Amino acid sequence: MPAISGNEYIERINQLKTTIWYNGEPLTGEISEHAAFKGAIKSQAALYDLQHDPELIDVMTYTSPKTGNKIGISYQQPKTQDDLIKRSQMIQKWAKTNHGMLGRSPDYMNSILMALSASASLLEGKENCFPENLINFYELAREKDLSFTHTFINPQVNRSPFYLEETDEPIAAKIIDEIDDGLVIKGARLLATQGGMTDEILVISPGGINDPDYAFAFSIPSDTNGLKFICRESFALGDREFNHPLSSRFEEMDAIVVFDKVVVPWDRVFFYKNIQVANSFLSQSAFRPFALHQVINRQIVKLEFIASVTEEIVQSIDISGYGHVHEKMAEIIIAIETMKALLLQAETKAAVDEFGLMRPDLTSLQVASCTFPKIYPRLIEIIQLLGASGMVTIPTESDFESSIRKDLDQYLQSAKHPAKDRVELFRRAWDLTMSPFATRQTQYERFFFGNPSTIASDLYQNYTFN
Ligand SMILES: Cc1cc2nc3c(=O)[nH]c(=O)nc-3n(C[C@H](O)[C@H](O)[C@H](O)COP(=O)(O)OP(=O)(O)OC[C@H]3O[C@@H](n4cnc5c(N)ncnc54)[C@H](O)[C@@H]3O)c2cc1C
Repeated sequence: MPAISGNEYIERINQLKTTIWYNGEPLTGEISEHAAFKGAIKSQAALYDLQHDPELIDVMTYTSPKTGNKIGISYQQPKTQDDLIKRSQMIQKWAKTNHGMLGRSPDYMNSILMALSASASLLEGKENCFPENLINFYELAREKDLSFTHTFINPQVNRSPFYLEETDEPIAAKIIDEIDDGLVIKGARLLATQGGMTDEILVISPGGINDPDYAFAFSIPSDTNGLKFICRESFALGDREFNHPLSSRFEEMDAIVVFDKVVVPWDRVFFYKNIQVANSFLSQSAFRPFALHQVINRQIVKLEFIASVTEEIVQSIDISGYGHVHEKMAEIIIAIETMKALLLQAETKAAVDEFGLMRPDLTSLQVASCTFPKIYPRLIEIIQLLGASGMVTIPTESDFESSIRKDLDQYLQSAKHPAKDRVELFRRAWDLTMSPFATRQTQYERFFFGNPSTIASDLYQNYTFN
């Protein structure tokens, strides 16, 4: 089938009988209508619709080597520099619709699956490894335009390097049996962003494994028997766009994933009970360069949004004459240009790798991924510092519809804006920096690709000094 539309995505997600727990109750009814999910699902559907925009068809899709259908470009295995540039254009096009706020837009996981399947030769001839399953599954996902959540991390029980789980009942998800139908998994994983609102969940060992029961990689449908997504409280505080301009549209859920004797069919198992493979597959595969390539593209779009909101505040209350404001704006510019330069370098230095992929330069992308988690909180702070009391002087749309409108119009106007426009701008800034949604965004950018210190160690240990 060709690349899906937004409606097809929504219908498919609604038809799944995924077990999702929210606020002490299992979700019933259509997930696309649930207050905690509907904003992000609608925004995600809009991404899929772009694949059908006649003017963007060559930006968003390419021709399937198998069926000749037009399919999503994030599934393409790039072989040339041109393919890589097209990949960037597509990622940024999608990210611009949500200002880079949908951290797990489908291109993230599509890129990861593309990269893992291109690296399937690493599994060739190894014990309990099924490279053909990975390749077949990638092709299935690519042709059906499947959406994914994923979970790579064990529950945060004890992070000491000497910890070994010794409970009778598993906490971290592990293999408890092998049966004719497949592997049996019991225990939990965290965290799955967009958990429950995707077709599939991809599960891979986090590395650092010394027990074969924890060594596995597979993908299963979100509504597989025994699989449960336990959601946090939603940070979408309302669905009026004026009041919650970002969270009403881009709040992605994060869920704990529980496997209660989940049977993973054999044809969905990519490897299992192979410690050497579990500890090396992700790092030796094309996973990191292509995951990070998607991430850095999205983060650049997010920085541009931050810059535009900040500059609007500066102009709105006319503070552009102050030297410290220039310094703060310069920090934002430096952040954008640094990330863009690193992306350009990654693409300019791209070379064909052992798997035949045109691989962007990993060091450039790693430097960007070490940089961004540090600069993002600082840029958020800059908006708070420049917005000052404006960040909390933010009446709701209902206030503007009430009899106090005259007061608001008089007292909340700014040098450049009538009151309602000014409040709309500051509500956007609040939802970007101070709302529960905003705080989660900051935590996301700090941690979603792993522990910052581990990422830095990795850069150091693999860097070639001249
Ligand atoms: C909003 C959000 C969304 C996420 N979405 C997903 C998702 O969709 N899928 C997914 O798989 N994961 C997801 N994650 C999880 C993310 O991958 C982890 O947060 C990250 O890997 C860090 O692991 P942790 O949270 O367990 O922190 P921990 O490892 O428990 O770290 C706690 C503290 O201890 C320190 N520490 C722990 N171990 C070490 C070490 N070995 N060396 C040095 N310091 C150490 C850390 O630096 C940190 O300060 C998400 C996280 C967040 C915050």
